[in-house]
Amino acid sequence: MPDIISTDFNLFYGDFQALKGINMTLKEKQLTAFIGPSGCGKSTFLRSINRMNDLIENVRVTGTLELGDLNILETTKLSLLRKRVGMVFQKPNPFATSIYNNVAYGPRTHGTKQRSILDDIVEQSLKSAALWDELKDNLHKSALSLSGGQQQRLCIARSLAVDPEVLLLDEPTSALDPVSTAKIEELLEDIKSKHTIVMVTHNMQQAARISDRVAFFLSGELIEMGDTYQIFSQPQKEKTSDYITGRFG
Ligand SMILES: Nc1ncnc2c1ncn2[C@@H]1O[C@H](COP(=O)(O)OP(=O)(O)OP(=O)(O)O)[C@@H](O)[C@H]1O
Repeated sequence: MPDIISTDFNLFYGDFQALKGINMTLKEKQLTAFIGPSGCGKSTFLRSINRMNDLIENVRVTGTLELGDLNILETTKLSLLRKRVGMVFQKPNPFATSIYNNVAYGPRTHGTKQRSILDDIVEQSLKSAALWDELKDNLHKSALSLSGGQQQRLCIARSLAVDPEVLLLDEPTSALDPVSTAKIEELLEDIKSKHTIVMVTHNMQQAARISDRVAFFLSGELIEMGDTYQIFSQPQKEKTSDYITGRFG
């Protein structure tokens, strides 16, 4: 599975430069946490990795972003890109249909029609998202009847159903209670050996608990990136140290 490599990546919203010369390697099958104060560009960079910023007007990018031989910024095959790079948002956003249909949606879109194959994918995806035991007898219930935490795990299952190489998560637990948060952290630990995971979080303890690597952003720049233990115990830059010790942000 290839790493994601960003080279001299800049992003502008109109005249405003939100990301400045980002050089970064996101290693395969690792969980990288993006941290930094509000407005520093974490979500903007995350969204660049599967071209979600295309939906916003007046966005301009320069530099390169690559996933192996896939040129993320130039590819015209967005549906293939988003099959390889899935995304989960802050607020759970299940479709207003059954649990089963939510998970089967991606594989169906990519051409899987056979019921037995879909059944298998739904079961495996719900198991990966630690939902199977809870939901296996109610697969045809509306996804909207689930709790917030279950809905978010369902959204993760929906992303996993197309077996993405990369999973992007934008503050996936910030709308959830501590028990649901712990369940999501546990499931991310379980799946990270199979996927490259990139997660924006405001929760320093969460980054320390589950990430392998941490990238610290400030005012659109990548200030420092390293192994999680190193970033939290021996940051190389004063700005990183100020941030993680709570002196600003
Ligand atoms: N659609 C947009 N149009 C113009 N400016 C934007 C847009 N989206 C974000 N920005 C600006 O780009 C900068 C980076 O925003 P971004 O949301 O990436 O930051 P963030 O670090 O993820 O913040 P937060 O932690 O609050 O979500 C901010 O100054 C923000 O105001």
